[in-house]
Amino acid sequence: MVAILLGILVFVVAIIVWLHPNDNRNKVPPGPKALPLIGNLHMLRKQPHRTLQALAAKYGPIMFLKLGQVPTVVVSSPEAAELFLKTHDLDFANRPKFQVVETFFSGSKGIGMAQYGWYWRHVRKLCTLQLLSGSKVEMYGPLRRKELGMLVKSLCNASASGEVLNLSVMLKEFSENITYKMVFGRTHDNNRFNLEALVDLVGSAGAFNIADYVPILGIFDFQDLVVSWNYDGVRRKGKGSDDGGGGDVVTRTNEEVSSEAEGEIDRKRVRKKECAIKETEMAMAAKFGMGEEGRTVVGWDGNLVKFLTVEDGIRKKVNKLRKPINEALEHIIEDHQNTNYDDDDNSPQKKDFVDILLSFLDQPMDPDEEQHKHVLTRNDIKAVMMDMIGAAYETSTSAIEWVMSELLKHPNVMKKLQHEIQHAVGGINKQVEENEIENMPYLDMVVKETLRLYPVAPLLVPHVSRNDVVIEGYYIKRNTQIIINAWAIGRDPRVWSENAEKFYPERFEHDNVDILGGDFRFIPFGSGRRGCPGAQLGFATIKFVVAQLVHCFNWQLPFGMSCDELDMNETFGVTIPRTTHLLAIPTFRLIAEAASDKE
Ligand code: HEM
Repeated sequence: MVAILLGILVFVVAIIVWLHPNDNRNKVPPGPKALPLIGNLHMLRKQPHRTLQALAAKYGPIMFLKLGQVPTVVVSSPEAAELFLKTHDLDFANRPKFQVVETFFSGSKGIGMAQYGWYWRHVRKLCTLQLLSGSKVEMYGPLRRKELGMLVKSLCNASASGEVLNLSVMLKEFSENITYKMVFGRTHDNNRFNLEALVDLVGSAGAFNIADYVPILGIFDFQDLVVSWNYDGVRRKGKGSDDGGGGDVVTRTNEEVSSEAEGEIDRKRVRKKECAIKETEMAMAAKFGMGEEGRTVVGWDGNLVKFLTVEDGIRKKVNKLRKPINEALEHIIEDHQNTNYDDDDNSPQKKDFVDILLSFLDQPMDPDEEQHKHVLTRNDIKAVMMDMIGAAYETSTSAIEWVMSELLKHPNVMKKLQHEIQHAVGGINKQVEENEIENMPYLDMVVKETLRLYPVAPLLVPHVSRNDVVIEGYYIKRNTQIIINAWAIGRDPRVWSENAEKFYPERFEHDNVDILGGDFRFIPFGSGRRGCPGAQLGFATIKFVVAQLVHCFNWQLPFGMSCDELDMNETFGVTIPRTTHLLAIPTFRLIAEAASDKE
């Protein structure tokens, strides 16, 4: 009898719990209150990685936000990152379906933004084994050596006349050349191919697009809102832009740079004026709806939307770019199919990424797989080419720029590094060889310390949950976007002690932390299934370039600027480059003949 009564009691309690769930199904992670329609978007401001760090201090390392209509969980501690990227890796292995990617690729092909599944697994495997494996990284060694030799040569020429160099621009060009050559076997300035459009698209694909977060606004096809996130009066743009970030000025004398600085002030004034006009337009648009014809303006929060012009909305822009990009990629593929590389002695390495991918064209992606008989198509190859350019293009430049900035700010670290390299290379009568890098532990620490403070992708690339998951008692619904704040994790004083904000490479002296995703205190390349497959290549390139620049030259800041005066502000985007370009004066320090070593 007692047993029956107990049974009934348990049954009744179970029914009550089921009807009134005070359980995990309702317990979302803590977070700030969301506004209708825009949710918490207005809180992100210009530096979302910093804002999210501050919010996490209040709400905890697993925090819930609503970005527009998109439920989002922000992860800000190593322990939490491990839960999402290791323990429940498979549950969070999807990517968001961004409008640009969907529009351009008509359904996410390639790797970076592809949905988790059979297709992604096989394309990723193909790239990891055939393009980015250790042996392939080695195979592209001569290319890195040659391009770096050319950079050293041009720096050397400039240093002879004591010029102030725009190191940011030079590094960008170097990185562009090396990436294009590795992927396509040619440089971007080969005008048979319209690659500028490709770079433009890659920029749009990475930009914040309001339509992804508030779909109803998508019908207006606004230009990317990252314009406002990035807007700070000295916004950087790509090559040849007129906003002070142009790629046309490579080397300048002190005088030229001073007059340019004046020009910059003028440009800032003009920009301020333009912004004021646009803010008026916004206010009018907020009141009356649409602005003048062909130009839409919108505004609901002064912080989030500084200005928004729509000469070409993202969708329109992508549609316009689709044809020239497709033509450029087709040209490249045809050119590869028609080239007999045995006759081409100028080729630094016989095979670039396109050659390798073409050798798998029309073959089953997995011959052992009975169920899926997908063969590698031309479209697949084009998507991978774009992925590789997009992923490799800005990442290394930004990292090298930050290492050089920190070294200029800390001359004692620069000296110590020069000393180590000189010892490993055996003097100052020759340039660094890539195989000597393994004997440079301090270089390793310097690069790690820089990536800790400036992870190139501060919020990684968003993940999306594939299932309903309960983590730490919080219920996370399927299709929730997951943002990992790698920037906040790298600066967490609980992990890195009170001097977490300080550049101090020696912290790694007795702590050989795995930078490639095995240690969640430090994840500049992400971790797990969606972690960066180019990490080894990226890390090797950064170290080689930094070693060469530091070994071949002494560096100083221009105009008698002190180390403390060097601007170290970052601009938020998919990557976090310096807000202002890095200017410096190099002095060649090797015995003269070594300059021509790598011609
Ligand atoms: C300093 C250099 C680099 C850094 C810091 C970096 C960082 C990252 C990060 C943070 C992610 C996202 C990880 C995640 O979502 O959890 C990523 C993904 C990716 N990276 Fe890199 N990366 C670098 C260089 C490269 C290079 C050189 C390549 C290839 C040539 C590359 C190819 C990729 C690809 C294809 C993905 C997407 C992976 C996927 O979604 O499955 N990366 N990278």
